[in-house]
Amino acid sequence: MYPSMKNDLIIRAARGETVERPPVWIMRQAGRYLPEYHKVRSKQSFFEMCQTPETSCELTLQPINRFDGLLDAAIIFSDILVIPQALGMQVVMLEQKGPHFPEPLATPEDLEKLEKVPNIPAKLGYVMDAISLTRENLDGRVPLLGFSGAPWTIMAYMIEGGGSKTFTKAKSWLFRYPEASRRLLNMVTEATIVYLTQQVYAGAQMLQIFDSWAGELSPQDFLEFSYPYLVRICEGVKKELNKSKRTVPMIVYPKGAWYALDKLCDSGYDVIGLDWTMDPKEAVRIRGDRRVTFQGNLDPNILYGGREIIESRTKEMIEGFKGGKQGYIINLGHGITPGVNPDDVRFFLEQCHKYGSQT
Ligand SMILES: Cc1c2[nH]c(c1CCC(=O)O)Cc1[nH]c(c(CCC(=O)O)c1C)Cc1[nH]c(c(CCC(=O)O)c1C)Cc1[nH]c(c(CCC(=O)O)c1C)C2
Repeated sequence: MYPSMKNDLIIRAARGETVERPPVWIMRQAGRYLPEYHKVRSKQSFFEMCQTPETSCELTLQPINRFDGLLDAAIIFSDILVIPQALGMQVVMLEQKGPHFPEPLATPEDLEKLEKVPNIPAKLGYVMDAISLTRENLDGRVPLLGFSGAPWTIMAYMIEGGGSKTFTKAKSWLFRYPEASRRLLNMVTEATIVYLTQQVYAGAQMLQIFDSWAGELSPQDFLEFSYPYLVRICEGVKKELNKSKRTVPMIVYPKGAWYALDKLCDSGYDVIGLDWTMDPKEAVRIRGDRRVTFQGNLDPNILYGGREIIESRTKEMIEGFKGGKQGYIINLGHGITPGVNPDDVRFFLEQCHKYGSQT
């Protein structure tokens, strides 16, 4: 049994209940903009940090402790690329450069090298241990989110071998090898369902699926190569959890897929994460009376603009989401970036509390 919850605002908001103010958390809130992160990072490699439950727990708690009382959720410190690792691929994190796969997938024959049905508890047990330890140490202050990457986004990394500007290799697969692409997407989907379910058994109270590269696809290709797998994950996780009479709210964050918002409102996800290319009022109009909560969507670069614009844009955003007391979770439209001043983050969070309580 874990400590009882002192703040469950985000869970209630995700379920569509009317709340006293919209909850707030920040994608990538534990990370490189925090000096205390760099202190830990200087002693360990990135994946060593992920693989050490005590370190993962410490990093998860850093923003919660620093911004005490201002954040309404914690997200477990890990990375979406642990799934390719579980499928048998090598991934390293290069200093200043980001993730790197020494041997990315080049042709459909390479799928034979992957572990088709990986033993997730054996390969990623350290994530579950980190989640359990963090739930205990959070002491009920805020709910703990688990997460994974969406199949298309994970596939893109496995083929590109790292970040990309054009996604030429990954998209070539979709068009040249649609059958093999579907096989790969299915493999990632099934591993992800097991992984997310295990995270909940370990103590995760909410789940987010990051489709960070959804917007690289055309509307047609998103509907063919991303959406069905997102739906399958939502259904698969909920069905498995239902066997032990559990439910957790699920968030999908399909960055750049504003064109699919109407369809996503019927996808089964409780929450849809929006990036800053979507006007809040337009999103609310498209949703109509469907019971879906929105999350987002301030441009992370506003945090570089000084206090005046941080305040005015935060206020406008909350008003755009109808004042935010129902169907809304405040966040940025993408992850916070390494150069942001943590004091400006505090100021942003204070504005979220101020205008969220007022409107
Ligand atoms: C949820 C999460 C992620 N990564 C990290 C976390 C946990 C920390 C938190 O959110 O508080 C730590 C996390 N992951 C990483 C870091 C920096 C590592 C370092 O110190 O060198 C941290 C703190 C490394 C990483 N890992 C990844 C990148 C992006 C590379 C690219 O542009 O293609 C990078 C830079 C892949 C990745 N990882 C993640 C995504 C989805 C979110 C997003 O779009 O930003 C993606 C695309 C998700």
